[in-house]
Amino acid sequence: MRQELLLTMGAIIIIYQMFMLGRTIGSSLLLLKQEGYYDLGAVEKALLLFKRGDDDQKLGNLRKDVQKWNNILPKPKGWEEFKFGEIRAYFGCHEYAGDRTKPLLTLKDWEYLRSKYIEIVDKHAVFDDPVPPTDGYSFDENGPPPYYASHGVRGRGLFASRDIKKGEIIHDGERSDIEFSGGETWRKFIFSLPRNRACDVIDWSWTQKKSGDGKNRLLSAMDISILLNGDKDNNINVMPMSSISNQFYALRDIKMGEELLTDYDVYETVWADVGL
Ligand SMILES: C[S@@+](CC[C@H](N)C(=O)[O-])C[C@H]1O[C@@H](n2cnc3c(N)ncnc32)[C@H](O)[C@@H]1O
Repeated sequence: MRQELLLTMGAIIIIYQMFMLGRTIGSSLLLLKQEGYYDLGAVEKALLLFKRGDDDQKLGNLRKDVQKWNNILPKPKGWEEFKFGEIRAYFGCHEYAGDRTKPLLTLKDWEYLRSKYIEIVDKHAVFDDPVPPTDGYSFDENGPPPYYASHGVRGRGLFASRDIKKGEIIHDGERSDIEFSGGETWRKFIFSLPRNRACDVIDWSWTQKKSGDGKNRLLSAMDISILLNGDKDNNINVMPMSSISNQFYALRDIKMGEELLTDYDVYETVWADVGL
């Protein structure tokens, strides 16, 4: 009788422990999903799941760990008012920008960036282009634009995937650029990202008018088209049709494998116009 009672109690304890473990794993998995488990390896994820409990404080620790492992910096005091230069300095992007060995973004990286854009910037944004961001976007009926992303002397950049004729349109930002309603949303987005991605988007943002007398817009892109490097004079081989256009054409014949280079000064970047 006593033995049966002990067995029953043992079984109840085991079931209870399994229930608690299930809850812990469930809530931790949910939190990992919310926080973006992005860069975490399987071992880190497993460690996070099993080292933590399920009360608020422990979940708070889990959140900190995920942010640390994801390299998401804590928001500094007064971040809501930070200007462009202050944000760039806070993330230490100068050093990152100078690294010409930065890896190309994987499909998972682009998907993470896009999911954060939907979460923070525009809940109705849809990224359903059949062309993957690692190839660009649907440029025309043949698929992606005539370039691919790779590394060159300027670091990550775009290279002609075939011979291109002078005058050909090679990129249409109307099909791939994304817009931020203003500096406030952009700031929230940047501060939600891991450091490297934050520095990427800081480097990948610009302001531009879309009509002659229009206001300056805050733009970026979330596919390889954003890797177009800038240069000067004779090196420039692609240009926008005008300072208010997002369509780029070839200034001269370009050979397959040549890096595509534009003149960044075509668009006047005025961060103050967009609240930065
Ligand atoms: C739109 S991004 C171009 C893609 C960039 N190379 C990357 O890896 O993310 C603009 C940034 O690229 C870098 N860049 C652009 N043109 C460059 C050049 N000619 N030489 C070195 N870096 C360049 C600068 O850091 C610039 O802020």
